[in-house]
Formats: sequence, structure tokens, C-alpha cells
Amino acid sequence: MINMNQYYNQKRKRIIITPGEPAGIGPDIVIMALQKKWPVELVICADLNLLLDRAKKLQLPLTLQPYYINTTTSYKSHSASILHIPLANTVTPGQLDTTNNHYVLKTLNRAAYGCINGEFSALVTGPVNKAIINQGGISFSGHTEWLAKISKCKKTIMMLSNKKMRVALVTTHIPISAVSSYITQKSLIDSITILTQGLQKYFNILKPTIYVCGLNPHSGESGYIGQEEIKIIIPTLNHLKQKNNHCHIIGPLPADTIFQKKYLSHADVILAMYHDQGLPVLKYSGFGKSINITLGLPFIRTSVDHGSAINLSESGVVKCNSMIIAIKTAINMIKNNAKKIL
Ligand SMILES: NC(=O)C1=CN([C@@H]2O[C@H](COP(=O)(O)OP(=O)(O)OC[C@H]3O[C@@H](n4cnc5c(N)ncnc54)[C@H](O)[C@@H]3O)[C@@H](O)[C@H]2O)C=CC1
Ligand SMILES: NCC(=O)COP(=O)(O)O
Repeated sequence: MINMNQYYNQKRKRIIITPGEPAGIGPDIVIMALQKKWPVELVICADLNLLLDRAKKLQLPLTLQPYYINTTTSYKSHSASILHIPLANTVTPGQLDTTNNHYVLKTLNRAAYGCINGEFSALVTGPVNKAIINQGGISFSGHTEWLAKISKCKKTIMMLSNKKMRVALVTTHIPISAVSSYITQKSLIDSITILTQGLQKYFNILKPTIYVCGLNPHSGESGYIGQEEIKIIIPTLNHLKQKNNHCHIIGPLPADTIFQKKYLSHADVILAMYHDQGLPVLKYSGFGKSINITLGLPFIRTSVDHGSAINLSESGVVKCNSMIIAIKTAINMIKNNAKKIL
């Protein structure tokens, strides 16, 4: 039986968008993306006046109608529904302010709980500034970890994607000194399982081919440059290769040579061991045209590939391609998942 939230969401798919850090470019890229006509209802979870002021400064048209759960709005360009969450303090673009941290997290929490309870079909996030949230006394390492906590998920997967490649990570926002301790049999099995299920469910890839990076230079050089491959990664992958029929696993391969055409043309995804092993390659191949997807949550979440770029807020030189691709990908993920439910 569906509840009232799900009923109104099913009538017209709703996507909730959080613009993120109010002093950064999040509001700018959301307003820019709203200049297009979208085939779903977009609900912006933010301060109404922040968006109207920013649109004025950017000289872009914007119409925002109050969001009501039991009415749906028509799809028009430069318009959206607004789920108003008031700012704590007036925003000066380009100036981070800890007093607005709770606002940022309130928008995120409201949007995430709305996805969990079926009110929205997907969450698209704009960039937050992790440092200012921590500076205000709240421990925050990223949306990925925050949403996992809210959703009570022990493990999720960060996967970035563009036209050339997908890159997923075993570990996310942790210090480099801690990475090795997070590379365990369990974390590898969980990562590959979540990745496989996510690619099947949302991208229609029935048996994904996953190329896996080693951790150490040259994948440990037979144990002479690090032992993690011999002790953990190779035995775990061998175990999965024998037991797991749901995906093709290749590796571990040295991270410095895995990102070449002959592998990428066969790989559905490259699984890197840590953030800066995989993401610089992906961002070099398409920064601003890539997106970030969290797999393993009980709802769809996509995001931009860039940060809050506070130096560019209101500058008018900001690019919104990543936000547009994040919304389009969320729509496709909703469609692919719906086909499986029917
Ligand atoms: N999804 C999210 O919430 C993300 C948040 N961040 C956070 O953002 C903050 C700033 O991070 P940075 O490392 O400085 O990365 P950044 O992506 O904000 O900026 C890197 C460079 O790219 C430029 N840039 C970024 N987005 C752009 C756009 N849409 N159009 C034109 N130029 C753009 C910036 O001006 C800067 O020169 C950090 O707190 C970081 O943790 C970073 C990545 C993703
Ligand atoms: N490098 C990706 C990034 O920092 C975004 O992380 P998240 O906020 O989406 O967890």
C-alpha cells in the first residue's frame, strides 16, 4: 500500500534539489539549470529570498511557487517549486558564515527524509563547504557519509561518472594515513556488491565489468612495495571471482596504468581504493561535465562534480553543466529503476 507522500510523487515525479552552501555557487547553478524546461517537477529546498536575490544579481528570470505536497505544478522553463527553509543570517556571496551551517544541514535533512518517505523520487545536491560546517562545530566529512548516516546505511559507494568513464571508491573522505586500515576483505566485498547492484538497478548493466586498482605503487610489486595486495586485495578478489556470478572482476591492476583506453573500453567502472587515486583522473578527463552518484542509499542521489567555488559566486562566469547532467541522470535512474519495479 502506498502512503500519501508516495501517491502525489507518483502522479508526477518530483526531484528535490538542495543548492548547498548559500555563499557559494550552488544557488547560481540551480537557477541556471532552471532556465531549462524539465520533464519532472523540481522542488528546490532552500531559502526563497536567497534564490530570488541571486537570480536578480545574475539577471536571470526565475518564478518560484510554494511547494505543497498535494498539488503539482506545471513544467515551465525558469520556474520550480520552493520548499522554503529560512536562512539564519543574511548571505554575503563569497563569504562563508558558520551561522548558516544549520540551514545547510536542515535543507539536506529535509530533502533526504522526503526521499526516504517516498515524497520525492530523487535528491540532487549542490556543493557544500565541508570546512565551514566543521568550523561551526559539526563533524561533517561529506554528503555521502551524512546521507548514509541519516539512512542508517553502514556502507555506501561514491561513484563519479562522465562520458568517458565511471570511477567508484572503496574509501571516501578519510585521511590518506588511514586508507590502508580501511582496505579489508569486508570493505572490498561490500563495495563490489553495492556497486554491482547499483549498476544493475539504475544503469541497466546486467553483469557489470569492474576493473579494480591496487593500493600500492605497481600493485605492491609482488609484495616488495606494500603487502595489502598479497594479504587482502588479491585473495578477496579471487574469492569473489570464484563465488560471485553477478559481475566480472578484473584486477588488481596498478593504478598508474589502469586508466588507459584498452581497459576503459571494457570497464563499466574502475574501482579505486581511495579518493585521490581515482578522482583526479576522472576530473582531468571531464571536470565540470561529470557527476557524483551515491550508491547503496535507499534513494537516488546525484550531485555535481565540483565544490562550492565561493570565489565565483554571483560572478556570472560559473558553468552549470554538471548540475544539468546530475538532474538528467537522476531522471534516467528513476526511469530505469521504475522499469524493474513494473
Ligand atoms: N558535492 C559537494 O558538496 C562538493 C563539495 N566540495 C567542497 O567544496 C569546497 C571547495 O573545494 P575546492 O577544492 O576549492 O573545489 P571547487 O570545485 O570548489 O573549485 C576548484 C576550482 O574550480 C573552479 N570551479 C568549480 N566549480 C566551477 C563551476 N561550476 N564553474 C566554473 N568554475 C568552477 C573554482 O573556481 C576553482 O578554481 C571544499 O569545502 C570541498 O570539500 C568539493 C567537491 C564536491
Ligand atoms: N570529491 C567528491 C566530494 O567531495 C563530494 O563529496 P560528497 O559531499 O558528495 O560526499
